[in-house]
Amino acid sequence: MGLLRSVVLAGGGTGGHIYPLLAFADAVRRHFPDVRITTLGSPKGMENELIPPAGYDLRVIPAFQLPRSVNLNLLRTPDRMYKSSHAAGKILDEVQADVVVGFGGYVSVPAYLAAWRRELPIVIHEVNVPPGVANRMGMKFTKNVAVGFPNQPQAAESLKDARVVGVPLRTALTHLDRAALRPQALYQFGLRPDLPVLFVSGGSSGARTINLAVAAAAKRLAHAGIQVLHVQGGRNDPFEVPADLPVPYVVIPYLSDMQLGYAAADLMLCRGGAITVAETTALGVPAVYVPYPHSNQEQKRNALPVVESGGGMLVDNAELTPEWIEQHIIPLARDRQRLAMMGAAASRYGRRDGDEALLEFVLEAVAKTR
Ligand SMILES: CC(=O)N[C@H]1[C@@H](OP(=O)(O)OP(=O)(O)OC[C@H]2O[C@@H](n3ccc(=O)[nH]c3=O)[C@H](O)[C@@H]2O)O[C@H](CO)[C@@H](O)[C@@H]1O
Repeated sequence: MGLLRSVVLAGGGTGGHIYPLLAFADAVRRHFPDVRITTLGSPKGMENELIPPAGYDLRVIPAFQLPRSVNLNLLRTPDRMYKSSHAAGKILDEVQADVVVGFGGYVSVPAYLAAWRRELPIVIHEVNVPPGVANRMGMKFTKNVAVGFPNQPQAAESLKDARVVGVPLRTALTHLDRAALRPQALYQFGLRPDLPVLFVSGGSSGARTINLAVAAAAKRLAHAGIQVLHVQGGRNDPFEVPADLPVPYVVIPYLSDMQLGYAAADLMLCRGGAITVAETTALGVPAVYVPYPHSNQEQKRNALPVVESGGGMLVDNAELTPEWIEQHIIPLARDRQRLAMMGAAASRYGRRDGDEALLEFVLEAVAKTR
């Protein structure tokens, strides 16, 4: 492809920024195997655990903290921001970048700034409402903004002209046939094929409230014949589960092969992180969403359209108790017909082609600047 020789992808912090970046990198590699792909990350983010094993070049640039609001004066202060954007710029020059694609997270800001100084095209991919601080800063430098969900352009003024492309998802997920993989997934986790499986995940960092509430409901779930596959989350404290349960309750610290979890699941209990919502809906997994309460209603906004279209349920963090689980999750997990209807509704909302649609948008942005 003549237009594109080298792309730089910036994004970091939690899985929510990194997995879409990786899925997009895979799409670039699939279509343009000769294009150089470089990723920019921060020293302590999960990118250090997730990007190198995926086989991509990760360059780490000095970290700095952004304020919670967008403040352009920050970009003029010649201290840590200057150091970070100088480091980003050196990498852009070294790899002769044609375009910078940013997925959010603090590390994106110096990349946007360095690209703007070099008059390189910048593309921003945003999945949240309101958009994250880093991407809002990036929007000062480019109009090439893509979003993950159809409700975003109406929900935020800064996204009103954005292109809806969906969320790039890992190919292990976009190619997933849940029913076909289910026997292998159940076998691998030591789960029984004759009982429903509740798949619990609090997002890439885990969710303490969810972990403790489900663990406290372990006996009630087991006695109702519901198996639990519980992913603790990368940066969360361990919790206790009774040892003598009559049906399996499997705890996993972190699941790299999420396709196995989704294949095993009859029902999911999760936070409302944007990528999680993109995945449950793309795969038609019925879910009970427990939005993270301290993120500006962002996660509630992610889950609400799915719930309104019949693809899931919503419960406040403070209401998720063992009693609530007994009253609402146990009957739902045993109701195959209702689960099937919810799963079908979820998949009508979801899409699997976000990686391809974002690539098309990036190619248009590059072509426009030539
Ligand atoms: C508390 C917080 O601020 N969370 C934000 C963060 O969530 P977080 O980083 O948790 O991101 P998401 O819930 O959107 O996505 C989690 C990703 O991690 C993967 N995964 C998770 C657990 C596991 O064991 N293995 C695994 O691979 C999931 O498959 C998914 O791809 O980024 C999202 C996207 O910007 C935001 O919408 C969330 O509000």
